[in-house]
Amino acid sequence: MIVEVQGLRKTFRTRARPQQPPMVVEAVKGLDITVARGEIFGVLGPNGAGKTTTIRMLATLVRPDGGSGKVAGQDLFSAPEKVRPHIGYVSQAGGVDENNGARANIMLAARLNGLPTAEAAARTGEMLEAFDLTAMADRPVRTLSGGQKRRVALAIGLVHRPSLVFLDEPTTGLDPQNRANLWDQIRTLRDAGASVLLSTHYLDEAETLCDRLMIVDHGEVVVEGTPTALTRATADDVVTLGFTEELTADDKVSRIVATLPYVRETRIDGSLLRIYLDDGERALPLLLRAFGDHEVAVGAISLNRATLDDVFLRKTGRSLRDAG
Ligand SMILES: Nc1ncnc2c1ncn2[C@@H]1O[C@H](COP(=O)(O)OP(=O)(O)OP(=O)(O)O)[C@@H](O)[C@H]1O
Repeated sequence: MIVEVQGLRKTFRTRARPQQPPMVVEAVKGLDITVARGEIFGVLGPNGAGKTTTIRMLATLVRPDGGSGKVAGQDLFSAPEKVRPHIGYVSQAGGVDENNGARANIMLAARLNGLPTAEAAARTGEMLEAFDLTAMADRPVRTLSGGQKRRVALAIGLVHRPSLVFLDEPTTGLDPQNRANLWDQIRTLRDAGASVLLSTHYLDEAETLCDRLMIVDHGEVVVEGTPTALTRATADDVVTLGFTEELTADDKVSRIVATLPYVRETRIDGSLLRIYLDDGERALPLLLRAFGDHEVAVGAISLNRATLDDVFLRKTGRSLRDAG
């Protein structure tokens, strides 16, 4: 395991200001987190869930209030300075000097990480090449596009060949093309032997990019596993039926659904009923027949594969799309 940490905790206390009492925010409430070597591990959660605080603690940038365990084979709590040479960290903001070029930025990061000048220059060249930045290596970073800036940030975080890279919401704000490019680069990194721990609030990013993930909410783990295992544990498919009236837990619709053996779980959302089941294509006609037999009219019908949003909804009662 490249990360093996238990009971990670952090509480922020803000000072009292005029008209404002001091506030205590329990940002991370005792997370256990393990990341295997060579995997892309995701921390998925809504805004304010504690993702950045968790990543910054694991990357030795914020001192935890409690916990135990190791990062990159070194004790995170008693010897964080020994963790540092093995890790790379790319923040949401990027940590890039916008008035300098990509080359100068990457070179500086290499030197700060202790690489001798000649090696730093060679690695900088390699990074510019790998991230397709050679043609714009000496232009001030502020003149680059959002996707290019993100690639510079990634190159800075990787120049010293860390065995573990932390990426805080690496694709936030990027267009679909640039996101896909960055995903490819993150996979390449993994395939070259590095481990990646990233935070995201994008469901599709967690689902397609991460080998394994944990969903966090209010500083706690909601659930953990591979994307497929997590959605399977909820259901393979979701049928959503629309009715003309608001539904309740003990009305005719709910009573009908309760008799159907292939329904795993249901959730009412106003006049919509979400039905979790396996093999939706086979179940859908049976479902409609059951309502027909009881003379209940069904309006809108949709059948979808279950997603991580369904997992989050089932565990928290909120949609990840709306939470935050
Ligand atoms: N320095 C700080 N002082 C006080 N409160 C803080 C501080 N940093 C974070 N918090 C609070 O801790 C909680 C978790 O914040 P954090 O940034 O870790 O969440 P996040 O999941 O990364 O959110 P986002 O997706 O918006 O970046 C939030 O309620 C936040 O307001």
